[in-house]
Amino acid sequence: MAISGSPLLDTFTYHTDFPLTPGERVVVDFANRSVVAYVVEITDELPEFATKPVLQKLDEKPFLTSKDVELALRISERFLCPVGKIFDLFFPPGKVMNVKSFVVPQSQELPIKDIIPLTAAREKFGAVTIENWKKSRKIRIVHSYEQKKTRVQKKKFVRLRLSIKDLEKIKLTDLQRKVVEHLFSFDVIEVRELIKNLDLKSISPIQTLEKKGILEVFEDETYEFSDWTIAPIDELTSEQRRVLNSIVYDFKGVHLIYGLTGTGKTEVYFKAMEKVLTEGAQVLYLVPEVSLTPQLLARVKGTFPGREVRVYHSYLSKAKRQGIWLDAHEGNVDIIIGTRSSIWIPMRKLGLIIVDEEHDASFYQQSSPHYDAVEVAVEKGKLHNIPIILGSATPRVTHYFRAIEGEYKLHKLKHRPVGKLPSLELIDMRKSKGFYVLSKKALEEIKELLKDEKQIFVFVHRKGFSNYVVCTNCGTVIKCPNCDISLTYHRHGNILKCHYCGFTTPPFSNCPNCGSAALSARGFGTERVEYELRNFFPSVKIIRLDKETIESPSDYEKALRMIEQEDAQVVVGTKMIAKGLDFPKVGCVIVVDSDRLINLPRYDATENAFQLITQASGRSGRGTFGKTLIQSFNPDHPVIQNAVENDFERFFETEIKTRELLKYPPFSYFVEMIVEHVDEKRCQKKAEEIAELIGKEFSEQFFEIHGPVVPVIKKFKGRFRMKIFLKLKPEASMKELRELIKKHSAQIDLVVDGIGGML
Ligand SMILES: Nc1ncnc2c1ncn2[C@@H]1O[C@H](COP(=O)(O)OP(=O)(O)OP(=O)(O)O)[C@@H](O)[C@H]1O
Ligand SMILES: [Zn+2]
Repeated sequence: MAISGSPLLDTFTYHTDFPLTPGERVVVDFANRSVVAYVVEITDELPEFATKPVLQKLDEKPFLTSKDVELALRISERFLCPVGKIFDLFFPPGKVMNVKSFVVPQSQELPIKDIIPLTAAREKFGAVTIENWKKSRKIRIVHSYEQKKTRVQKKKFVRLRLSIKDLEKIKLTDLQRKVVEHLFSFDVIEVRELIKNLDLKSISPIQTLEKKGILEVFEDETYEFSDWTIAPIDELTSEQRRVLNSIVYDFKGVHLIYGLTGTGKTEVYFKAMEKVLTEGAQVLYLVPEVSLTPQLLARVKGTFPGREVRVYHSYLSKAKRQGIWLDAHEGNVDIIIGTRSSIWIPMRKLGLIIVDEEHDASFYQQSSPHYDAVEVAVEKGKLHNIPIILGSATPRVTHYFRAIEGEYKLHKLKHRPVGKLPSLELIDMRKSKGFYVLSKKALEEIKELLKDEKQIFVFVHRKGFSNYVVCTNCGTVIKCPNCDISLTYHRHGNILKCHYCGFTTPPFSNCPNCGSAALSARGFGTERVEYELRNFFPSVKIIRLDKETIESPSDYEKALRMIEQEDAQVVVGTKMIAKGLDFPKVGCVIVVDSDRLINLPRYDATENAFQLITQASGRSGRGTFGKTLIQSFNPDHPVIQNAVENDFERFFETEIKTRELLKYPPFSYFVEMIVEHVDEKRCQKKAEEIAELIGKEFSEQFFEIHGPVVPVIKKFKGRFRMKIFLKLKPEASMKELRELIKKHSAQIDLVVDGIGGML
């Protein structure tokens, strides 16, 4: 059995009187609690130790198959994850099932002989008696679950019923008029949102208007805002057709499409999907972030009218996710567009998995259980014998290496069907005196393009106004009390904020260390860039997209439609605007702070920097022609040079040599062990103990061990951190390592081949 939610690496043995199959969910007693567990393996052999019984089956028929079990085991071995936590991923969050509680008699003298429902027992003997029996251990309470389709929560929407002309004749109060006028600009809006937008004190003006028949309030569980559809293309270019043919000619295994930005990878996926869909199978289309779903959904709807398409991600309500999950499991959905977690949905008729922007670090889960969804997709493909298509303009170094080695099939797209690849220009910021946020050149470029009615994307790595506040007298940097991270100043709200834990505080007027008033805000983020742009271009429509301004997918969709309808001329944003988006009017992309990532102490820092610059720059020139300006304080750095030349292959050549020399993936398994404790000393001691154990017992199996070291972020959410780094030989046994650290598994976080994680 794998125990749900348990951080332990172990599985546990129980006995059963009723038949069970692998993958089934049951209830067992674990550490004196009734918990959910998953059947991993059935055996006739009796172990030498005493076992407890399985208490209950959970589901009438199992949701998981033996292939799912195998997948969970492989992934938990590959990434050193707790098995139970991996099994949990198969299911949507929240209770899919109804809980029922039962009384189990433990003693012969009781008037209860059989298991009976708790409610019935309470009625018959009284709640107090039951409680007493429980305390004296004469009975036990167990829980059973009943699968039930949860009622989907309905949202209330509102729309106008009368035309502007009709409304002119009707007398309205000021408040009512405000509501009506707001509704002119929306077809349909959620009631909740209308109230929020207008800052209404109650729902009553809406109700009055409804009574008068001026507007209509309706409920709908399936209403998606999105009536956004994007028309399909006429036909593939010859280059796209060539790639498509070579994929479907040998339609199995893993295919990697390395296609420069805007070369029409999406359209190739669509054609491959069509083939699978007409055969009656389902398609899973993974994207790294929710932000990419609205535009993609619009394209999928345009290309596959009549198909059942669903979007699955963590912003949906639990009830909604469960509904989609059950439908997908049953095979009632043709296409799922989803983020990382959707890789685990046990879709019954899965025929193809697409992983778009496969390089993206969001595919790696940064919290426990740590796993790489792309790797899960590849394993799933093997187990189900279905093809996997990975695509990116900047493939992961490891994946491109596998493709060159023949493990994956490599396909290349180099030409844009429409528009041109942007011309890239490097701006040496060391020479940009007096303009250290936006260079003079960038400002001039914006001015010119605005005249031509082009749009401009301004990419900034960080959000906020300034990055940190420092005392110029004693050098103290203002830090988060929980995280040992500098606080960022936000002009909006006039606060200092921790981007790791969300802690906020009003700005200090004096240095907490020396009391001096000489505090200075340094560095800059999106908010500052927006502020400067507004100063330079007061009458231009500027919008900002970052986690502060965009809180939900519908915010994001609204912003995207503003861009589409050219209600936004300049768009300032974080990585939200750097990837996947396709707008033909974008004439220039400015990468404001290209250096930010290069020098981070991570093995994949340069890879990350290259990807981000290339992806951001790729938003330009998708209609006719376009430019990209890359501002840099390190213009001679090879990564910046490669990015300016848009030369992934050259970048790969150098990067892979470095990796081989330093024994980083794909030439090793790179394991980070993170030990955390509220007490600094205990944290250090534990880390030393583990490092010593591995050094002694496992040394044959690794190239190098580093640490324990104090990481860049030495404290997070009030807990101290230490790290141990291990580079394992390709033939090293994860199983053995797992055995070795098993008894410490509740105290360490293990990250295998992690990308983009916390420093
Ligand atoms: N054969 C074609 N004929 C006409 N237009 C096409 C064709 N293929 C793609 N396009 C258009 O080219 C644009 C870019 O295509 P797409 O978004 O598929 O590129 P991509 O490779 O996925 O880009 P990125 O990696 O930057 O996300 C889209 O507007 C798409 O409609
Ligand atoms: Zn914090």
